[in-house]
Amino acid sequence: MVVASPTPLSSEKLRDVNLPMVDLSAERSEVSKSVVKACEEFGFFKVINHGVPEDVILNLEREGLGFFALPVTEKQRAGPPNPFGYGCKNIGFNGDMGEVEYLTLNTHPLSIAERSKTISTHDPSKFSSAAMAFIEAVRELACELLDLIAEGLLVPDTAVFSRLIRDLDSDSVLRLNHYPPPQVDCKDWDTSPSYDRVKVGIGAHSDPQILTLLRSNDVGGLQISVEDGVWIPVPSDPTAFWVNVGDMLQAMTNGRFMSVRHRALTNPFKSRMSMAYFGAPPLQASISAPPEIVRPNRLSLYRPFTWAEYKKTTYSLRLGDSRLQLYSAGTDAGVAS
Ligand SMILES: C=C1C[C@]23C[C@@]1(O)CC[C@H]2[C@@]12CC[C@H](O)[C@@](C)(C(=O)O1)[C@H]2[C@@H]3C(=O)O
Ligand SMILES: O=C(O)CCC(=O)C(=O)O
Ligand SMILES: [Fe+2]
Repeated sequence: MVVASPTPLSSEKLRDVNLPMVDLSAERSEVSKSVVKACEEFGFFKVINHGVPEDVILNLEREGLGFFALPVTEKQRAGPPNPFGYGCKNIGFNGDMGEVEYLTLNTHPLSIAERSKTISTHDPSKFSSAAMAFIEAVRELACELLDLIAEGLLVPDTAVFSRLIRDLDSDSVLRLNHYPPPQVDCKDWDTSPSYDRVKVGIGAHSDPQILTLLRSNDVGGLQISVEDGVWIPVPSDPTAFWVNVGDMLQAMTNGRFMSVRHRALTNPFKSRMSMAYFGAPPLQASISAPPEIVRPNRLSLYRPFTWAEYKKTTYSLRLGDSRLQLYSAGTDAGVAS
């Protein structure tokens, strides 16, 4: 069903779709088939019975909410985002803006420990241990999903994808996003319809890494798009993780999976916080599809490249720009400088 958009983004349509759900407690070969199907059809799915302990999630949520509740001047000690650290409204380096404040962290334990000193001056170890426990548990989940994907794609080396994010030099990222409800002038409370108070938190984009695992509190706002101009709202479920195919997994499956475009809107009344783990390869890792995926009768869609090259291109572009097409076979683009 397509309905007129009740958001301020008026030329767009909203569509209610049952998004794929994967139950990790089901039989393994069934799970791997359903993960592959979801990645092919949507590049997006929900995981339940994921095995990440609830207390690990709630501890980081509490630390995150505590940080975002601090006075601005204290939060700014953890910024500006270079690209790691605290940021507010400015996203990236090329003029993108949104109604969001965030903490972006490299997941390496030393980096978390250093950054935590600027996030919590009175007890940095509390923040760093909550962040590390979350990172370790969610990385395990991401590895499990990547192994299931390799199995479902009949790739004999089933660790071919997960090895990249298990690597100690993996360039993975943890990000906490906080979307406060937009401030409405008291005099406008009675007259401004609530949909006027829905703002774009993070605009349309795909995630550049391999796989993103995202958990949010019980407030909706995430939307995905599999068709231009049509947005599918993602219902909130704080007990689940939502999983996105990133650009690197699109490249490593030779375009069989699509990295999904998505965005986050603010809620008119309630504050939303999401916690996302972006599983990425080491900087020097070479990105190409395993030969079993590039079947003999299909050509490679992308030329081989390193994650470092791709990341440099990503940061030279705007949030919503398509980047992977610059790496199509037969082009020597991605040469952003
Ligand atoms: C505008 C930008 C912000 C971003 C880097 C970029 O140049 C384009 C991709 C953006 C993104 C989207 C997913 C993640 O939130 C993120 C941390 C990432 O790796 O790529 C952000 C980048 C960012 O905010 O630093
Ligand atoms: O907060 C969300 O639901 C989406 C966040 C997101 O897309 C991102 O941080 O890349
Ligand atoms: Fe994203």
